[in-house]
Parts: sequence; C-alpha cells; structure tokens
Amino acid sequence: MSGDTTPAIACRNLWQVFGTGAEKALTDALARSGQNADEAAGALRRSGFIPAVQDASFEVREGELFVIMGLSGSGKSTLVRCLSQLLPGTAGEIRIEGENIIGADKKRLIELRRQKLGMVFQHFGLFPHMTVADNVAYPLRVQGVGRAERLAKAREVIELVGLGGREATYPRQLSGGQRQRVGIARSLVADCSVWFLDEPFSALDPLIRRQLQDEFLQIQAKLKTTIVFITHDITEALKLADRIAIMRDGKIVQIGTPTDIVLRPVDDYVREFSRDVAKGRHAKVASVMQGGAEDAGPDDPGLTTGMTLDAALARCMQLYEPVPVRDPSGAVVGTVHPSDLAAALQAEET
Ligand SMILES: Nc1ncnc2c1ncn2[C@@H]1O[C@H](COP(=O)(O)OP(=O)(O)OP(=O)(O)O)[C@@H](O)[C@H]1O
Repeated sequence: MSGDTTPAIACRNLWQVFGTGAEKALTDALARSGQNADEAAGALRRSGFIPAVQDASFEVREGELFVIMGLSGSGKSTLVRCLSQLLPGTAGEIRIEGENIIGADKKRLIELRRQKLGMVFQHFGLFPHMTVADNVAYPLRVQGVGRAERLAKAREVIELVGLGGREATYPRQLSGGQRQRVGIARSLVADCSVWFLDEPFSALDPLIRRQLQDEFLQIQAKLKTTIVFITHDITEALKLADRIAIMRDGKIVQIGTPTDIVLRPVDDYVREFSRDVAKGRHAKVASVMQGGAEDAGPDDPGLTTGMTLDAALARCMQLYEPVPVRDPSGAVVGTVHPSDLAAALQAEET
C-alpha cells in the first residue's frame, strides 16, 4: 500500500439520493446539520427521500479485490452503479485512476465503459442469437477490432474460463454456470482495468458456485485486475476479498480485511454477519502476531503470517513459549504466543 501510487478507485463523500430535487435537498440537509452525514440522511428520509448511498469514502488499490457486502437494500448495487456512472451520484467525487469521472461528458463516459470499466451483472444478458465466441468477442466488435483478431482473443479467454471447445455453442445450449462463465469471459476480453461484478454467482447452486469462485481467484491471480465485487454472502466475501466494505442503510459501516471483519467487527450488525463463520478458518496469524523477532528454537512450529489460526493452533498445541512467525519469503517478522491463538478464537465464542 505505497502512499504515492494513484489508487484504481478513489471515492470521496459520495452520495446517491433518490427523489425529486435530491441535490438541493441534500445540500440543505447537510447545511442544516452542520455537515453531519447521519443527521442529514435522517432528515432526508423523514422528508421522503432515499439516501441509498450516504457519504461513502474509500479507495481501492490497483489489483485489489474489494468486496461490498450488506443486507438487501443496504445500497450495494447503487454504490457500484455510481462507481461505473450508470447513476450520476448526487454529490461527491469518484476518481478512476486519478480521473474524476463525475461530470465527465457522455462521449468520455462511453470511452471509459468500453476501455476501462468492465461490468458483470447477475443476469449477464448474453445475446441468444450469437454463439459463445461472438458473445465473448462482442465488446471488441464495439471497440472496432477486426473479426480475426477479436475471435482469436475471445478464444483465449474462453479457454481461461474453462469453456474451450464450446465456442460455436449458443447460450440456450449451456447450463446456468456455463453461461456465467461466458459472461465473465466477455468482460475479461475487453481488458478493462477496473471490473465491477454485482452478485455474479448468486443464482448458482453451491457446488458450482464454489467451483467458479476458485476459478475466479485463479483468473484474478493471473490478470491482477482491480475488482469491485458485490455479494450478500459472507462466506463468499471472506473467500474472495482482499478487503471488505460492509454497508448498512446506505452507509459504509466498516472497511477491513477478512480477518478484521471476523475478529474485530465494529458493531453488532457486522458481528451478526460473521456469527456463524468458523473464525479459525478465515483469520490469519498476522492478526495476532506481536512485533519483534524470536530466534527459532528447537520447537519452531514453522508459522507463517498467512496461515489460518486453526492451522497455526494445530501446530502449537503442545507449546507454551512464544514462537517465531515468518513472512512468505521466510524472514522472521514477529512472534506469537500459542495462548494468543486460542484466545483469539475463544473471544469470538462468547
Ligand atoms: N432508481 C431508484 N429509485 C428509487 N429508489 C431506489 C432506486 N434504486 C434503488 N433504490 C433504493 O435504494 C436502496 C438501496 O438499493 P440497492 O439496490 O442499492 O440495494 P442492494 O444492497 O444492492 O440490495 P440487493 O442486495 O437487494 O440488490 C433501496 O432502498 C432501494 O429501494
């Protein structure tokens, strides 16, 4: 997280308020409340407006997989529709790779959508009369790429999503899961730098869903695209996310790593999400590690920062002394006391 690199997305004090005259109503409400967002949102609600996104500020780093989670109606889709400028936003600023896209003219927005901002929604809207290859190649056709080149590129990404050999198939001949893959391939082909996915796997049965999540992570590891991913499924969020933003009633109530969300929820709403999650399977050793380097003794259990608490605890069962923790390169970066591992897990049981 270096300080001087431009974030892929920077969102500042973004509001999306629904209702006639929302812009003026928001300005007035903020002025009356002394710029207090909670008070202003409350006043807007009482006057019949819907503050679907309330004063959202966050940054997404290049190559980061940023998940937005929250109950139905909490504002996830609205936020993402603002980020991709399908909705204009009532106030605030959105920068994509440094460029403020609020207020960009129509022509620029079309360019941005073609070249930078990829979108995949739950219902992918494949063209029924086009083959898999033509569906996938479609964004390139829009960009004016010649037929041979676009089909070659489409073939590459169709392979990547595991549908090699099905290029000439029509969508109706595919299963739901396969169609999702075609949709994913279609967004990959456009080579967008930022990719928005709104519940892309939610209509799938659990087994296919897990499989697609795994494949999705593999694709992401290869391509390192910046991704904003909406889900209301905590297990999916914890599995995929580098960081998670949790929304409630239009407001982002917590942004953190999966470990933060599981071990350090800011309130009962967030805690409720992760109540049934097996903490030890998601929280990492780094979250309970102390600074300082302990020399590896004879009992070094070989802990690493990215190991889950469950895995670490299993290695430390018989140990009572602080043990070293290594980073992925093998350098000792801190220590952890075995009892802290157990305590971190127990704290959440109560
Ligand atoms: N075009 C619109 N006009 C008025 N209200 C809207 C509009 N779009 C969304 N809303 C309202 O904004 C709030 C947030 O909706 P949004 O669809 O963003 O939630 P969500 O978290 O994505 O929900 P879900 O998980 O059910 O898709 C809801 O109260 C919704 O009714």
